[in-house]
Amino acid sequence: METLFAVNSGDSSVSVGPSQLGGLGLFVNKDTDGEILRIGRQHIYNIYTCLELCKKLEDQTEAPVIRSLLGFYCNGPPNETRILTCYMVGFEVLRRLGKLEGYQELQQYLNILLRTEIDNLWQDEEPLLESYYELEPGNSLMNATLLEKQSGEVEELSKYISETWKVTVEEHEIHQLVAAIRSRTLEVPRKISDDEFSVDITLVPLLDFANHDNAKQNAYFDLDPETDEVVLIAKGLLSGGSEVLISYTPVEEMTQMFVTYGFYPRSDGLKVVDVPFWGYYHFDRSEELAQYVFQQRQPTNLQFVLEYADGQLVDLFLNMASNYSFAGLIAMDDVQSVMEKASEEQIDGALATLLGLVESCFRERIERLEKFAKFCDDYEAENGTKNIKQLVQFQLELYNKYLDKMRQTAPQAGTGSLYDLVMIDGDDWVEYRLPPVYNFVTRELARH
Ligand SMILES: C[S@@+](CC[C@H](N)C(=O)[O-])C[C@H]1O[C@@H](n2cnc3c(N)ncnc32)[C@H](O)[C@@H]1O
Repeated sequence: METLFAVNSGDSSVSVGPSQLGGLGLFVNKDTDGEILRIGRQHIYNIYTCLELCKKLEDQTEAPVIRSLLGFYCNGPPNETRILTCYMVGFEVLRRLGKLEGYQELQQYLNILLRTEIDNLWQDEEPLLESYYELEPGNSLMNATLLEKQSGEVEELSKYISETWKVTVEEHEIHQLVAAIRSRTLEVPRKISDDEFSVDITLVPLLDFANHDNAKQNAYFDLDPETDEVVLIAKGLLSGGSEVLISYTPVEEMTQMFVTYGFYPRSDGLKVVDVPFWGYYHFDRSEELAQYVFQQRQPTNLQFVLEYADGQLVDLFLNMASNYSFAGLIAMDDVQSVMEKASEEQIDGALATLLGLVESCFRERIERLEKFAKFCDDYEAENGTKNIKQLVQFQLELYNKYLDKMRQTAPQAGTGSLYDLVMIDGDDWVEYRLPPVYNFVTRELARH
């Protein structure tokens, strides 16, 4: 642990300890105002510092570890997180080959990565994820995890390592590294010129013990362009013993948060979730309408804004700003002319129809998900904790909340009640909007 704290070149004192949010967190030991931590470039890991470290290591192995692994694992489109993962797996191989003597700090950091617990889907077995996929095929974020698992690349990587260097890095250890790196990386600014910055996907030891809470955020990180150090700064006075809380992302997309970090944030405030709809809910004319949505390049997902208070989902809205996927319910002409010609009554009518369709869709999904939740319980009883249950519980909560709100507001065309549930534009809620996620990745998934 001492090596871990030595990365801080500032004079403040911090500690790492159990957090009420679960797992470990970062705490200030004394009242702190302003700077909390200052971490130099030589202690952080991004693709540039890893390359420098790699050169220093002077690996004389017949098949140089990092270079060979980069060729094997990173031969697709460039992806910073993947390259970083490859470096870390490579450093672990070098450690197991006894070539990391004298690199205590890196060794300790690898231990942290290998021990971090992340309750996301990387830890769940494929058959369980596949069963979920059968129920809810359109969740592209969840499907991306399944696709990665199904690709067998981690198995191949583990095999390649043992055949090439005769050391073992087991599949579950590589999964662990992948998940830990994704959950711990930060986007750290890098100065390119006097007024230009880029961001690097970076692991910042010690600072990466800071947990996320958008409502109680009391600190933020930045780059000191003069010294190239990453600094963690308190937003106000933090009293001794308090936990440092940062924001991993200003707008929390719930599925993304779960897939990347293994938890659903429940702090007070607004959050967002994308729900697959067009092409994933089958009703009369659904194929024709889904085709229309696809041709008109409209989102196949519906985006909801969620309001949380005291850890509970208390309200929700369907955010239809710039989403004209419902235009096909008015006419099958191109979206722009439909929207130009449509009367207010027609638009309201189509939105009311959409709300009704979503209601039936959610009813159907609740029934299926409740059965799946029971299946997960039985599976869990035999095989240990399964994180996908978090996803199922969240979806049940979301769908049930929607049905409650439909009951309460009874939205009808021609009355204001419609807009108690649907947002179109010009409202604060609408700011909580992310680019819609398109789900076509699903089409490539193998079904078993
Ligand atoms: C950058 S690490 C923070 C340190 C981590 N808690 C640990 O024990 O090493 C990110 C991980 O912390 C956890 N975490 C962060 N904020 C959280 C929150 N608000 N609620 C629950 N877990 C949180 C999640 O497991 C996430 O993947």
